Amino acid sequence: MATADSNTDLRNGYTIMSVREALIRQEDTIIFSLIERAKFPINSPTYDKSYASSFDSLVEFIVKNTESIQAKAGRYKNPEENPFFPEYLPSSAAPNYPFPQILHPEAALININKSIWKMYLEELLPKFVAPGDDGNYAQTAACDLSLLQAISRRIHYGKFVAEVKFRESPQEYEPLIRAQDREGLMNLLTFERVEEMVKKRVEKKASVFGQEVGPVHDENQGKYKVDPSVVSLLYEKWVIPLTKLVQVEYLLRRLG
Ligand SMILES: C=C(O[C@@H]1C=C(C(=O)O)C=C[C@H]1O)C(=O)O
Repeated sequence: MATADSNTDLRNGYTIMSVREALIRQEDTIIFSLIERAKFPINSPTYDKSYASSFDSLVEFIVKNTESIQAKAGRYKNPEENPFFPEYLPSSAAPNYPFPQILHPEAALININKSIWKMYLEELLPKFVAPGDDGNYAQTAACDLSLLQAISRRIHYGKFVAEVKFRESPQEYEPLIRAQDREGLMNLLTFERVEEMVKKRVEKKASVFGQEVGPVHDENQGKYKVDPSVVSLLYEKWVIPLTKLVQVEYLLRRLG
């Protein structure tokens, strides 16, 4: 039988099933964004602070300014969105939309985009883009931003996952939160079987979405726009662990 709390979750559109479905749909966005970024080579001047004197680096310039425009248009009114440079944002000039507010206010503010930014530039990019320079730095930075936003949304979705898990079994979570027991919380919110399915599915999606398609025969069979094993590695090494880190950080603040 549904409890009052799970009815509330249903009304607001967040249940463990619905958050897992949202994570599955977000895989598509991440994989398409990886494919789009892989269209360009590394294009290192995009990230070089000495490339142009008028801004820090081209990628920072594009990200800060695009976020600023999107903030004004209301993007960050949605609690699922988290900016990379919150310190530079103007307030929204758009009318309010009644987004469901299910997150605990103390915990809703978690933002680990600085770590995501560093991981993306230092570890992930070199693993899936070709070496080289074709001069398309602004287009490259725009692709970086779309991909960074998709990865960030997925990782910060951990707040919603944590909230629905907490509401489903507060009696299990509360003692661990009171004891501020990170390890205990991490064990309780981990479902290894789900993680294995996620890793297998993203590898398969990357091989379906990113395969080269010939007009008649599949002469290019086995050639992919982004190596499917890199997508699985991205999830295993960063996306899943960082989503779980957000969940733990959220829960630690859940009773505050
Ligand atoms: C997101 C969840 O929490 C954890 C993190 C997962 C992930 O990031 O894909 C998967 C399973 C859990 O270990 C979940 O339970 O669905």
